Amino acid sequence: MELQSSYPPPFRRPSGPAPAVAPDEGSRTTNQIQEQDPIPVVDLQRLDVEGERLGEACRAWGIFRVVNHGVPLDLLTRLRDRARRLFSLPFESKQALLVAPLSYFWGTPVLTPSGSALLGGAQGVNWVEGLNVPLGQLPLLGDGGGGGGGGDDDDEVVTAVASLRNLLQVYGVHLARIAKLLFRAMAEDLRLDPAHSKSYLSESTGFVRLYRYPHCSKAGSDMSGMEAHSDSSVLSILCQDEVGGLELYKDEQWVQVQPVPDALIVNVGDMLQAMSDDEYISVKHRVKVKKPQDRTSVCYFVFPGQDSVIRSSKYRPFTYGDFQAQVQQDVKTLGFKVGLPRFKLD
Ligand SMILES: O=C(O)CCC(=O)C(=O)O
Ligand SMILES: [Fe+2]
Repeated sequence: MELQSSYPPPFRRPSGPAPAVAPDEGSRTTNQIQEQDPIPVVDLQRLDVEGERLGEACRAWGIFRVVNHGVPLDLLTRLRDRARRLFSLPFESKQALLVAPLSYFWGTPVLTPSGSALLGGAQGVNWVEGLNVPLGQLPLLGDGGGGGGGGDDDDEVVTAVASLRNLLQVYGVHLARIAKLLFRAMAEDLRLDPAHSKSYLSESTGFVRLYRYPHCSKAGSDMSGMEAHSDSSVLSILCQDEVGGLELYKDEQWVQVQPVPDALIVNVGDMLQAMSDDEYISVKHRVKVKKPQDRTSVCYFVFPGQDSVIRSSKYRPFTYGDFQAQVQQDVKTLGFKVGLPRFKLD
């Protein structure tokens, strides 16, 4: 398969020889990475005694690594491999076949509720393509995949979707379990009223985004794979490959999040920041494309229940639906998300 034909047209390399790829790029060892990286680590099997550590990580960083999470390493590896395989299929087949309940997008991660890409105008094209998968709708993806079949490439898309669906079914159950465990410990740390907080995390809202960040062949390039943003979720949980590129903003500088093979990255989203009365930080982060390889990541997002009203002393009461509608309107009219400040009390 000629990889170039799998990229959205603006991401394709002008014809000519492929640039040389340094063989050891992105292959530092886990130990070296862990020594260099200041991101807090939370052990999921010790949450009962690490609750305080978890709270500290959410207050000071808004992001942490989770280890001993119980997701087999092999599942993480296979999931990224399948995502890679799907993205390497021809662009036109992906566009034609990755249809509802899936949505295929590129150039922006912002989608309308119906799944079409929402390009705001003020921001340029993000060097990314993705697939949005609502986990609750996985059973609708029969063995026929996300669309009808035609030629060989189409059959390959259908097969790739079916095998992804099977992995995502298992992965989704693991991630819902992890989100629930973490949220329970966070709600305790924040002393949230259980009568309110029980609807603050609804597993049925979970969805997964698969991303490919195509490498950029221009030497010394520094493309924006994803603009700086905070997530609108309660929690987001990321599984990334070994290429790297995720950065978070802390103390007025960008900090690189090094890839660690068997750890997941969790970040606090806007909903949790509001629930916590701004004690926890919905961390600003972005993705940079600097390496000569494509990067693949799989991100899980989970939200409050549809009718759950978030109550806090800093914001007027709102539902996630209110928040999402405001974000969509701001992206359309201003070109960017304003987010929580829209709901802040004076
Ligand atoms: O791909 C990544 O590392 C991050 C993705 C992300 O920040 C998002 O989808 O909100
Ligand atoms: Fe994000």
